[in-house]
Formats: sequence, structure tokens, C-alpha cells
Amino acid sequence: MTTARFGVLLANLGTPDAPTPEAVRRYLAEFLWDERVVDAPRPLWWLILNGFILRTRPARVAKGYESIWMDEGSPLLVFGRLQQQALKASLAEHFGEQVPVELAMTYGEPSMETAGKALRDAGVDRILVLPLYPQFSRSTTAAVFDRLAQALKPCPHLPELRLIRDYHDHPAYIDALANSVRDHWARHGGERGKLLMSYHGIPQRYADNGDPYPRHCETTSRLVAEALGLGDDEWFMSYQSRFGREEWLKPYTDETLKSWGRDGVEHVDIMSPAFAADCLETLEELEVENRDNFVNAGGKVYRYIPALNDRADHIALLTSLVETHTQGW
Ligand SMILES: C=CC1=C(C)c2cc3[nH]c(cc4nc(cc5[nH]c(cc1n2)c(C)c5CCC(=O)O)C(CCC(=O)O)=C4C)c(C)c3C=C
Ligand SMILES: [Fe+2]
Ligand SMILES: [Fe+2]
Repeated sequence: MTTARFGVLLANLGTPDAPTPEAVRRYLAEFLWDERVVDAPRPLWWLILNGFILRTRPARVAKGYESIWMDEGSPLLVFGRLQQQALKASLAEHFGEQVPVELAMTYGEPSMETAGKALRDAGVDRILVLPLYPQFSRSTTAAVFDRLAQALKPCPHLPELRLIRDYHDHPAYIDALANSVRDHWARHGGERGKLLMSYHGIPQRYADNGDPYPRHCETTSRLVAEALGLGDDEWFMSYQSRFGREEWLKPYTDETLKSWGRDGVEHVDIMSPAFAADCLETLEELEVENRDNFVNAGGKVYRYIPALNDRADHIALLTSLVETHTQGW
């Protein structure tokens, strides 16, 4: 089989190499120093980060990673590799030639440098960048863009580049999410709870300054609810993973679940459409921490719906994104 002139760079956030305080500290130091993620004035942020956060947070967060670690490594990376392999197979079938697909993380390994070099070695001079973030945010998608530009700095010549900015309302994405909910209902004998779509949050200030992320999340949620034919009182959306003292996007997932538990909502099905792969924020924060929030407040049944990971309909969506965005290549 011949090889296409273009390759695909699948990008995701990054994750520690090991579930240890040292590895988590290295990871957080790189991640939280990115101005796209935390935009506080540098000298002050340096003091807070090094004087406080990196001294206390790694030990606690490492315990969380330890509890979700898989035999092959961190879930985010394990699912990323599965997505990479499945997309490669699907693209070979669709295009009738090999399409190199590399996985790159904004922070840590595999780095943009490693992935970029692998694509160059495969002989491609056109790269389609596919950040695995359905909803655009400066803190994620724009950070991929910056990091890639940085990795390309030493190059004497650039590849031709295209970047998929977001796919929050793509019909195949909405279908895949809706299918994952239907599969979940079917696995539980058709029993349905109130559907909570919980998205990773960002500071409210970022949205006030023009980050379209909350609008994208609202559209995704509404389209999924419509696809499932849910009434207004059968679903809700909220934001999780708050960090620091500033106000983040509301309503907060933890507070929503506590008040539902108190108000007599008995059964919740929870999903996290912003995560293309299961990771710490879903397997620990949603599966464990927020289950406790709901159940301790009086809730009874709490069921987490897995991320799209390497589901066939998710890979079909990614394939369709690649097809659309490589027109003319
Ligand atoms: C401090 C600010 C943060 C912003 C803004 C933010 C936005 C954001 N993040 C994701 C996706 C993921 N975040 C993950 C972990 C994680 N996120 C933050 C902070 C911010 N995120 C921290 C400090 C951490 C690490 C864990 C912790 O210390 O609590 C992950 C999981 C990584 C893993 O290894 O499993 C993902 C994925 C999105 C989509 C987003 C904005 C839209
Ligand atoms: Fe995050
Ligand atoms: Fe978290």
C-alpha cells in the first residue's frame, strides 16, 4: 500500500509517566506553567506554583492516579494509543493507502517533537492536527497550537498545516454520544436516570474574555438531549474540575449532585462529553468523588457513562473529520 502525502497528529493534554508524587510534580509543573492554562502574572504565579501548589498537590493527586492506573499505564495515554491504532486502520481502509497517525501530548510524552519527527520520517509534508477536544478552549486547543509551533521552531522548512478547531456540533459526534447513552441504558435493562452532562470547567473570566467554550458545551448538550428525545427535566449540564479560588463556569457538578441528592433525585446517569478519553477527571473525579457527593446527600443510583474512547462510532467520527479536513490534499 502506498503512503499518503499527509499525516494526522492526534493531540491530547498529557498525563504523568507514573502514579508517583515526583512524576505528578513534573507533569503539573509543565502544565500549570502554560499561560494558556493559567494566565496569572508570571512572578506572582511562579511563587504560588513553586511555593505552594507543587509542594502539596502532587502527593494528593498521585493517590488519585494510583487508583485508576492501568497495567499499560495512565488511562489517558492507554486510550490515546487505542484511538491512534483504530484511526490508522480506519483511514487505511477509507483512503486505500497508509495514512500515518501519531499521538502527541501538549505536556509530557509522547511530545509534539517526537510525533512530528515520526511524521517527517514517514515522508509526509502535510499535517492535519486533530486536538481531541470537541469544544474549543484557549486552555486546551490553543495550547496545542502553541506547543506545536514551539516544536516546529528548529525546522528549516514547515509542513503544510491544518488544525481542526472544534467539532462540538458535528452530527457524528452527537450521534456517538447519544449512542453511548443508549448503550448504557440497554446495559442496565432500560433503566434511566436523570442525565447529567458534566464538562471540565474553565475560569469564568476566560469566557468573559471571549473563550467560546461554554457556548460550545451548551450546544453539545442541547443537541445530545434532542437526539435522545429528552424533556427539559430529564437532563442537565454542569462543570467539574475547579482549580484555585477564582469563580469557574457554573453550575458546578459537585454542588449540583449534592443538591439533587438532598432534593430526592434518586438516579443519575452521568457523562462527560468534553473528554474524548477516560482519564483522572472522569475515572476518579466522576466515578468516585462525585458518586460520594450524590450518595452522601441521599441519592441512590449513580452510574457513570464511559467516554467515547475507542468506540467504533467515535473512530468513524474521527475518520470523517480527517476526510473533510484533508479535501484537496
Ligand atoms: C488550572 C487550570 C485548568 C484549566 C483551565 C483546565 C482546562 C481543561 N482541562 C481539560 C482536560 C483535562 N484536564 C485534566 C487534568 C487537570 N486539569 C487541571 C487544571 C486545568 N484544566 C489540572 C491541575 C489537572 C491535573 C489533575 C489535578 O491536579 O487535579 C485531564 C486529565 C489528565 C490525566 O492525566 O488523566 C484532562 C483530560 C479540558 C478539556 C479543559 C478545558 C476545556
Ligand atoms: Fe484540566
Ligand atoms: Fe480533578
